[in-house]
Amino acid sequence: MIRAFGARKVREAEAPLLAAGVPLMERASGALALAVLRLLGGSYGRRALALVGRGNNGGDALFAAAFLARRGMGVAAVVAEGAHGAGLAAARAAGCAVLDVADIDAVVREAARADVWIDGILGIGARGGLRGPFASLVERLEGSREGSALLPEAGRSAGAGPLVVAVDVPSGIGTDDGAAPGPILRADLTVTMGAPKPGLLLDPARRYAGRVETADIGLCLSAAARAAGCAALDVADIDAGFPSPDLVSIERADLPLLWPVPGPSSHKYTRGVVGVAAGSASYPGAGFLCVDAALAAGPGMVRYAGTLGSAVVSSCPEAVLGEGRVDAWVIGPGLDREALARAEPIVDGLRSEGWTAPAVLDAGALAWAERGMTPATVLTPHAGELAALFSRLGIEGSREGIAACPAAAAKLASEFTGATVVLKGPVDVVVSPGSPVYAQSGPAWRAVAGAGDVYAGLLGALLAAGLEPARAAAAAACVHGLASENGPMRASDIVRNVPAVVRAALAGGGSEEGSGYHAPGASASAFHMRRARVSGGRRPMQKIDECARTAREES
Ligand SMILES: NC(=O)C1=CN([C@@H]2O[C@H](COP(=O)(O)OP(=O)(O)OC[C@H]3O[C@@H](n4cnc5c(N)ncnc54)[C@H](O)[C@@H]3O)[C@@H](O)[C@H]2O)[C@@H](O)CC1
Ligand SMILES: [K+]
Repeated sequence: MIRAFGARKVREAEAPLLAAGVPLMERASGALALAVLRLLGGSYGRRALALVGRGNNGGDALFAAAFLARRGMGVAAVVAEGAHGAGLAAARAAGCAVLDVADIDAVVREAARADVWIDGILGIGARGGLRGPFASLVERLEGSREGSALLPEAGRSAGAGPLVVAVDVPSGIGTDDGAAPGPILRADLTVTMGAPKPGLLLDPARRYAGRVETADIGLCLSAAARAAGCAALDVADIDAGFPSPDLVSIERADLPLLWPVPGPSSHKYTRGVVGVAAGSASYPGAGFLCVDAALAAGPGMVRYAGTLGSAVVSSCPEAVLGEGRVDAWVIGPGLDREALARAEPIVDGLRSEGWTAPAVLDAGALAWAERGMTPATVLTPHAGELAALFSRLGIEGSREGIAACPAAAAKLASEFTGATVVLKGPVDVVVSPGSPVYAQSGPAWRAVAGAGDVYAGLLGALLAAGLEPARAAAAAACVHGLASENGPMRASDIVRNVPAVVRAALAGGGSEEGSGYHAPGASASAFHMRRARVSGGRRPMQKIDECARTAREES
């Protein structure tokens, strides 16, 4: 599970440590310098260009620049007025050249010689996109990078120009909401301090982050940090005091804790009955796929209540027709006008119960979304459907606006309706009242007709089993993504892959928490969560402190 923390919680975690004199910036810059050395495979004959903003993000970059210069690297720092004083002094003392950001031609010349650019312009203190001279510089630099305009999402290989390492976050992204206003340097690697930030997991900002490494600097925000030494910082009851993450991403290794598994006394009704009102004469496939996917997730029973009747049973003999018990409804995939009318009494029933019964409203059924719903109802629009929903509810929000900030759009939709909202896209964003936001990325192979019908079926099965709606939505998205890997594939292939994906995850086939995360199919965005060992071996924090000490002594 990846737990991400927004700027406020990071600052709250930093504050007592800074007050106690813990050298957080030394740790951060040490981790950054080590990451750069690892990336380049050494320091001799290498050149680095550090872009240094006015705040502490620039401070991290300057101390790392000093460290790298002492290791034999040719380093230039590009600064504006007001750069971090101690950091600048350290960089100068270590022999770094210092360039003024206003001298843009000299900076671009130096940039062309560098093997790595270190982006320390803005961190979690950014308000809006890059402005001023650094904005112009980043535009020039980004424009000069081979292939970056042609392959905006494909990532880059070493040798295709300088590598870019972002400090904490790519400068100018929305740390908390994943927005990407203004020019942003596309990083190959982001070294994020203390804990991942939500913007590194959310579209569109995550596309600028490249691979993400979390540097453990001792903030009490993660299990790794706790193991590595938070206890020594006199946090009396660490579990009670742990802040809840602002954003969570479920991984394969989390599925055994989430996925409903029958016990010795289970029977079909305890495992949950999914009711499906999907498919129609105009769009029959959606009904079959939705029922098939619900069955693949392993509920007790799937009851089909759409207009396709026995045709569904011929294709999926396990499906049951006729009225009866339903624990969670899936309504909407592939409903034409007639089928929508047939589904209306089911929706009336849900409304008359105050929207408290678990249900998925997808596709055409999103037309029934309204104020006064509860988190038990899960709305599953893609950006276009959410724009239509906003327009019907009198909320301003175009499709483009939604794509520019999906997390904020999903939040707005959830706040307005009271429902759980899953905004589907390259990253599925789940927002539910009282729950952390979930972000689940999936491979682009799943951008195929019918994949949404499959998702709705999976989700219905998890709701019927009694999972809390936000977790159900995130777990379904996780499995949907894993089942879509290694394409090309059609929607029915995704369904076919689901049992094997779940089986492998339940058998422990997933990666251990923290051992590594690669956003499925998203080559330009991958997480590598560095994990401290509880016992044995040196802890990363100690190693970073040692490096920082060495740097101090050498200077
Ligand atoms: N407090 C500390 O000692 C630590 C801070 N750390 C680093 O410090 C960063 C946060 O530092 P700060 O709070 O100083 O914030 P930043 O370094 O992100 O930048 C704040 C400065 O940028 C300016 N600014 C804000 N938005 C701008 C925009 N859109 N365009 C141009 N200028 C803009 C502000 O006026 C302010 O001067 C973290 O991201 C992390 O890299 C880490 O080293 C850990 C320790
Ligand atoms: K940065």
